[in-house]
Amino acid sequence: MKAPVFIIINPYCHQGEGWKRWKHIRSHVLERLPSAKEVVTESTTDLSLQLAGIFDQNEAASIVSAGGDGSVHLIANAILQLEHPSKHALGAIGLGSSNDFLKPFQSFIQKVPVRINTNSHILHDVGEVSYIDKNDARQHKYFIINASIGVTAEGNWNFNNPGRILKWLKKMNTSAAITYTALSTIFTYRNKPVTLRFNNEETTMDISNMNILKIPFVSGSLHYRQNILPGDGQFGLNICRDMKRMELIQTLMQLEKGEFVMGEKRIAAFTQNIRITSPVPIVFECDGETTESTHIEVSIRQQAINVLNA
Ligand SMILES: Nc1ncnc2c1ncn2[C@@H]1O[C@H](COP(=O)(O)OP(=O)(O)OP(=O)(O)O)[C@@H](O)[C@H]1O
Repeated sequence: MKAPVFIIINPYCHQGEGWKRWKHIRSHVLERLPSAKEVVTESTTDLSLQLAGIFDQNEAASIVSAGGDGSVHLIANAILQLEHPSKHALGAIGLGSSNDFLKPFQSFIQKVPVRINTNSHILHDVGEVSYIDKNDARQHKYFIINASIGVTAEGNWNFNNPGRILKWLKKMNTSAAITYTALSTIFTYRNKPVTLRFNNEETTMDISNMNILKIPFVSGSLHYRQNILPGDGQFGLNICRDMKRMELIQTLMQLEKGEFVMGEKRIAAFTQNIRITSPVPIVFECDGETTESTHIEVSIRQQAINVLNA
């Protein structure tokens, strides 16, 4: 018997536009997945409860996230914490603002990118992160898209923890809010002195930005042309160090076109593990979700999760 399909809808993604988007494509999605059950979640706590119920009652299931990258991240983490994650499969309907998980987009329903082919899946790597939180407790989580420290991580942190102006802008106009966040982050950003260990070398450097990639698309508009495959057992690592503000702006503008030319201040590599230590807490971002830590270890878990094809 085919595994049951559950569509988990985050109505609040894309600054509250998620529900409207879902209603617009709902009948077309259900034409492709006629037996799917819809589950609308009200909060992240509700999401955990609903997923726990699904896993309790179904030995195997296809769980389709209808939301943005944050929704994919939470569902992937719930699957990966199970004893037998490979019995389940993760799909996605890109209702969010950036939908980097689905890039490069392959299939659409009414212009919304999707991966909902329940007859075909691939095994996808994830990053396993172990870090010390602000209460000195060790925490674990996974990312499936990418992780970062530096200016892109702080941009995400600022976006997720808005002040008065940004809160208002987020309600009025998402793209203006993103541009405001990017500019205010770049103009206040200071390079972070951190010690990195990867590929058997340890170096202390002032980090302007560092992206650890499983999918080479970052924060919606930036991308790398690094050849990273979903199940190849490695991360793409891209570091910008010691950059002055203008150099950083230039680099980010080039990344909008997918250009990242290596040089003294730009390092690109492949790795399976990376350790980051910092004398003060730094913002660390996983799939767009941010946290602060002084000690972060990241390692690859090759082909750890089934992902539906487009
Ligand atoms: N299934 C869910 N139900 C309710 N709330 C959720 C759910 N999944 C995530 N959330 C909360 O909603 C926030 C936004 O969700 P999400 O990241 O999916 O959308 P987005 O920010 O519009 O998209 P993107 O990350 O692609 O830009 C998350 O940070 C999380 O706190």
